[in-house]
Amino acid sequence: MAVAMLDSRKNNDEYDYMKGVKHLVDSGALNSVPIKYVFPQHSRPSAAEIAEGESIPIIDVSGLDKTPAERQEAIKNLGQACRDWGFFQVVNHGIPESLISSMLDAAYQFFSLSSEEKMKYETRDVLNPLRYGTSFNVEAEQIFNWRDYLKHFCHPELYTPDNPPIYREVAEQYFKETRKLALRLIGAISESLGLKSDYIQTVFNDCFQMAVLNLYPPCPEPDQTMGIARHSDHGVLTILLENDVGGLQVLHEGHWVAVEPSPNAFIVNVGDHLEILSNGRYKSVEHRAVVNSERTRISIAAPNGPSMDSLVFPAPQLIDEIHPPLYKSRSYEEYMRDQQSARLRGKGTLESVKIAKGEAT
Ligand SMILES: O=C(O)CCC(=O)C(=O)O
Ligand SMILES: [Fe+2]
Repeated sequence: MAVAMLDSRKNNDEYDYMKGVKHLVDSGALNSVPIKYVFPQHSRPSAAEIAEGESIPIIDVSGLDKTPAERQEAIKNLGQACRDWGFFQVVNHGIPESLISSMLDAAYQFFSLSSEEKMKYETRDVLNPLRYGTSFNVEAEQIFNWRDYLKHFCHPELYTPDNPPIYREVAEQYFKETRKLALRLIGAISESLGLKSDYIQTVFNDCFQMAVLNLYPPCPEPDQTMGIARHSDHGVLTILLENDVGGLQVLHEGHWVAVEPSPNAFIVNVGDHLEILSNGRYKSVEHRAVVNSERTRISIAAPNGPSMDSLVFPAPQLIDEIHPPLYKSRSYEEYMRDQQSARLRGKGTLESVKIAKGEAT
């Protein structure tokens, strides 16, 4: 393949962008971003938009398993972080560092397979339990995100690629541990809303869990594109792990806050279905990832949501005359299909289930 072709600013119909960004970067000396990835000016990252000196809260979750008073304190802190930020870092979570680094390694090994091997899992079915792809939804997008992904269901059933051979064993342990952590947090968050600790897990039929592995290769012109455009997550709570490269930004009070990588901490965020269940007390938060010219970034998101067949609506205990229901009920499966079938569009899917003022329910 001619290097000049890749350097071209022109749209190159001959190049198969579906193979992914890693394949593109590995194919030749790329010194500019192909136009396929050039975002419109208004949605490119800009250093001027970043809030200086702000950072997401850090929550020590070990308090959840200590004395009743310490548990109450940890629940209060969690509730505050959900309400004020919707994004926080979790420390003292008890998941071994060795498991975290094995998972990051296994993810990198997957993305390093040949594109033929990865393309075995390419599918246009957005709810397929195992799929590889690039950008977010290539059917709906004109401009691609600088990102390759592997998505697979984890609970109630684990689906994994055949290669690398180590992947299944590591993923099985890793997602079992992150699910335990998510359920502990979901229990505490239930309590912070004044609900019983098993309320959310029970109404969501034991919760569904999936894995989203993201790979962001180095990019010759990082300010022209985006690793993943602004969006909120569909589930209840996402447990996110990243390598030490950094790039995640969180929208807080109208400006973007950069999240500093913190080895062995998890980043946790409120998803759309916690906003719906809590009737808007806790809001899902838009976030995005920028890329850089030097190093490959990996992140591994574990969204935990309602089971696919759950019908989701605000908890009746959180509705009264002063707090009318703000969201229509919808099955999680339908919601996910809608969210995954469009291009990334901020909180657009959530907007579609909001009850307009005066609208009959
Ligand atoms: O790479 C990141 O830090 C964010 C990934 C993300 O937002 C997602 O997978 O939903
Ligand atoms: Fe996300």
